[in-house]
Amino acid sequence: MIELVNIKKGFGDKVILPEVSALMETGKVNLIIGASGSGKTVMMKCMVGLMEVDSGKVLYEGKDFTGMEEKNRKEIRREIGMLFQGSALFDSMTVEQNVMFPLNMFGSGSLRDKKKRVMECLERVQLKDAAKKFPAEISGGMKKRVGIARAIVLNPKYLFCDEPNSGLDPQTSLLIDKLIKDITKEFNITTVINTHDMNTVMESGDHIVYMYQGRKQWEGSNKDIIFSKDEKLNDFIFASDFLREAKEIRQMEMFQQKDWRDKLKKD
Ligand SMILES: Nc1ncnc2c1ncn2[C@@H]1O[C@H](COP(=O)(O)OP(=O)(O)OP(=O)(O)O)[C@@H](O)[C@H]1O
Repeated sequence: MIELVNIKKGFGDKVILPEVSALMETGKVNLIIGASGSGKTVMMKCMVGLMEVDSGKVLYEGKDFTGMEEKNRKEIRREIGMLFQGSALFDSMTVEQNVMFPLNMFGSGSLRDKKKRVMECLERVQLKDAAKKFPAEISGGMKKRVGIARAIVLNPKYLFCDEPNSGLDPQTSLLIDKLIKDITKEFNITTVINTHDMNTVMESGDHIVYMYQGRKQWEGSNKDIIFSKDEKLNDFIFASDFLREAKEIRQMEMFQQKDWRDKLKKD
């Protein structure tokens, strides 16, 4: 679990995050969504320590990451896997060498053990056959899968994904979402995704934080979104007539389910 407690961040006179508190839950796909410039990336960078907060705390399992000495931070960083926008693979390395990279940086064990672990991860993302290929020889979706294999090779407790679907077609995007969701559940990872992709929101959003102008405007699950009355959130998610109609249909379907009917009556 990662907890953000009243974090503030600005650059010069410009305040980007006036004060944000949020919880990223264990074993769940936690999404940070919001319009361009709403502060999603800054928030994520503050969480992993790529940016320092001006005030407030980021707690990993209750431990204050923001106030920690560098050597203790390193221990937490070792438990973090990152999937970067555009995959960020090393072009001069094969798929296998790319996935091996974090193991060589941080891992111990023999070369044989490391290779075995790399192959396990490539198998998990169904890319064992591409181990000897170079990034230039594989598709964008495959590159993302290599990025995922590299992000999980050290068995992370936390997985951060920055726009994992950027540049992918809708079908490949869904496959990547499913893979991230499955891995999150399988290894009980606290996954945090920064996304604009509405498919990801509706399919994978166990827990969603909607940012509006640097503030947390709304928080809930993909199911809660269907019945949310928050105007800003609705304008953002259901931006077209088509999506508004799809929402109404889903509302009616969910209303047929007794547990949702009871919950709505309570609200
Ligand atoms: N290093 C920086 N120095 C100054 N301003 C910055 C810096 N990084 C981000 N900002 C500003 O912070 C604001 C929020 O940026 P951020 O990248 O977090 O938005 P975002 O919600 O991730 O947008 P997008 O969806 O387009 O990636 C923007 O106004 C941006 O210009």
